Amino acid sequence: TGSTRPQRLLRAVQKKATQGDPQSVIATIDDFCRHSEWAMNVGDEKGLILDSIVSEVNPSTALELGTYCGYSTVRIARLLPPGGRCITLEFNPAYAAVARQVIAWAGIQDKVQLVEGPSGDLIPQMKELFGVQTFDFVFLDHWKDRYLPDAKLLEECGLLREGTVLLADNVICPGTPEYLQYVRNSPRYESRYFKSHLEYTKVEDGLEKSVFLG
Ligand SMILES: CCCNc1ncnc2c1ncn2[C@@H]1O[C@H](/C=C/CNC(=O)c2cc(-c3ccc(F)cc3)cc(O)c2O)[C@H](C)[C@H]1O
Ligand SMILES: [Mg+2]
Repeated sequence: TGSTRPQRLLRAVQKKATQGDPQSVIATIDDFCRHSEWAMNVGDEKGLILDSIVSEVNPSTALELGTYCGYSTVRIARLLPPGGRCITLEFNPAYAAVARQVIAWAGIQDKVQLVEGPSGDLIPQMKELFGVQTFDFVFLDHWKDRYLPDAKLLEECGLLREGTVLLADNVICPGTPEYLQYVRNSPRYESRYFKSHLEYTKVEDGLEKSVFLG
């Protein structure tokens, strides 16, 4: 029973990154993925776009769908204002366990609530479980065929407000055609594509920023 890639990524963080320094955790993961083992983190190029949009929104309450190893959780949480928090959902316990340790190593665990379970079950419980009124920012990076149903579920649960920003990874590669068609054609969203590349490669990918209009 060998180690998994997420476990090897965590070992690299604990070996090479400075504890309590989110930037060094991010840099260590990017170096690991570029030079040792590719992993499906949003990465450094798309990560800069993520950073700029998170900084612009300056969210008090952010939601992330699909924690995986916690790379984008660290990117988002390190930019939150005082009192801001990021709720991140991960249904695979092994990935959640790795992500908790990555987030702790970065020293930003007080800004993060990692919840284990499927988004479809957890989103309807956000208000009662976490006292969430509405989200200011949502990062979609889980199974690509779940972006659309979960965006609709967030609407139905009253968790979006006028101005909430949805940011979706991988709208080109692997692609999320139904989600894209919806946010680009719905009168309830103002949508814009940020062209970039698939993490650590030259393959085209991009992020779609969609503002909920209420
Ligand atoms: C019903 C469950 C839904 N609810 C859920 N609720 C909670 N957690 C959920 C849910 N659905 C999934 N998750 C978790 O989120 C993570 C899943 C992440 C998925 N990401 C990709 O598939 C991807 C692929 C490539 C890629 C590109 C090119 C290639 F050649 C290969 C790969 C690149 C990328 O940037 C990518 O993000 C994690 C693994 C998984 O346990
Ligand atoms: Mg992704």
